Amino acid sequence: MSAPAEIALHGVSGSHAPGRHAVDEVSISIRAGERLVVLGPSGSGKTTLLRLIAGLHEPQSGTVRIGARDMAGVPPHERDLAMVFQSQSLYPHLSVAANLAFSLRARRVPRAERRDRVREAAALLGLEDLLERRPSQLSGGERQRVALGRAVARRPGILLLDEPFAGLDEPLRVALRAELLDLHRRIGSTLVMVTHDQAEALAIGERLAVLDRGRLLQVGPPSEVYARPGHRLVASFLGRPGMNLLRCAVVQDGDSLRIVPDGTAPSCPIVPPDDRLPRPGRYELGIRAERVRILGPSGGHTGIGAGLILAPGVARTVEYRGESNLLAIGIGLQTLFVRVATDASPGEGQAVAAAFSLNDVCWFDPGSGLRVAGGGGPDA
Ligand SMILES: Nc1ncnc2c1ncn2[C@@H]1O[C@H](COP(=O)(O)OP(=O)(O)OP(=O)(O)O)[C@@H](O)[C@H]1O
Repeated sequence: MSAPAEIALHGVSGSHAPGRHAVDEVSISIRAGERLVVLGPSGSGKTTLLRLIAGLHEPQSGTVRIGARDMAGVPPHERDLAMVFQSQSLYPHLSVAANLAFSLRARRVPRAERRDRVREAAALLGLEDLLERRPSQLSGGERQRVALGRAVARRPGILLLDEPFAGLDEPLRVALRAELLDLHRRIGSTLVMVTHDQAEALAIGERLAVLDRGRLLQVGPPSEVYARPGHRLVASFLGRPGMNLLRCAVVQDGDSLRIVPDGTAPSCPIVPPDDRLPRPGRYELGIRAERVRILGPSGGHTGIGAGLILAPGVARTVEYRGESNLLAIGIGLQTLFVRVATDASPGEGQAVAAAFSLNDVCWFDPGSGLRVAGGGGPDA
């Protein structure tokens, strides 16, 4: 196995058509042996980013470095990486063993070493009993394993995976996700993976990189990106449902501040300085659905502590989700999604009060979309 390599992108832009960057000034350092998952809406530039790293696409500007080497002008086959594409097809006329050996043969790896590497990749991916079969005699999951095995047989320092489990059903994806983690532990390559599947991203990524329209909005450990999104687009993209974003005002009231979601009564006064609060002004208040409590019919909630925001509203819809109910609470003209236990759920049309702690709130600037406070304080 080659040693895992560090990947460093500095101000990298890539275009498919003049006047529009599919990847726009992206800078990121991926540590040797790290698992980085790239997430973002469709068309945000995820595949283009992988292709720029692989050398299948030349950057318009910026530099791609692998290890100590600048990759400008270095063709893909000299980059010590292997890429597994979305729904990758195998060579249908070749056996699994020949598919695993194909790129080694093309690289003129000697026959004895080829045999060793195929055996090793087959063992890593549990393909030993399938080596003589043709792709048409494999299940979808087995085919994906062969595609991964083919990449692993190359013993690359870097593995680039673009939706490697696309098109497979949920139980199989979950099983392959665990296998991929195990495989990574054993081979140690730097792994960069693109996926649409958030559960997969949260489970596999040591860090997530979130793209939107070619721009890199945030990079960080999954728990941090989830709890402290740096941008409103990250907040609403990540999570099912995405983070609630309520338009609101923070207003001065004597010596204290009050939070007033549009269309509701002001919250309890909060005495500054409190670094959980931004300065008076207009904001989008971000709160996760599972961080909101329902207090029953609105009104009369005395004794609620400072730092708790209370928003009276009406349960518009109640969606049964198996492990919980998802309520859509109408707050003025806005909607707040709230996750509640099925046995503690109000019915549709019932007046309720939604309560949440200032500790769980992120504040976004409505103009720039950036998080300016909350979620543990402003970004450094
Ligand atoms: N070969 C191409 N020619 C022209 N435009 C392209 C080409 N490939 C991609 N694009 C455009 O570049 C942008 C980024 O595409 P890319 O495939 O990198 O996005 P993505 O995030 O991987 O999308 P998806 O999740 O849908 O696969 C999109 O606007 C896409 O339409």
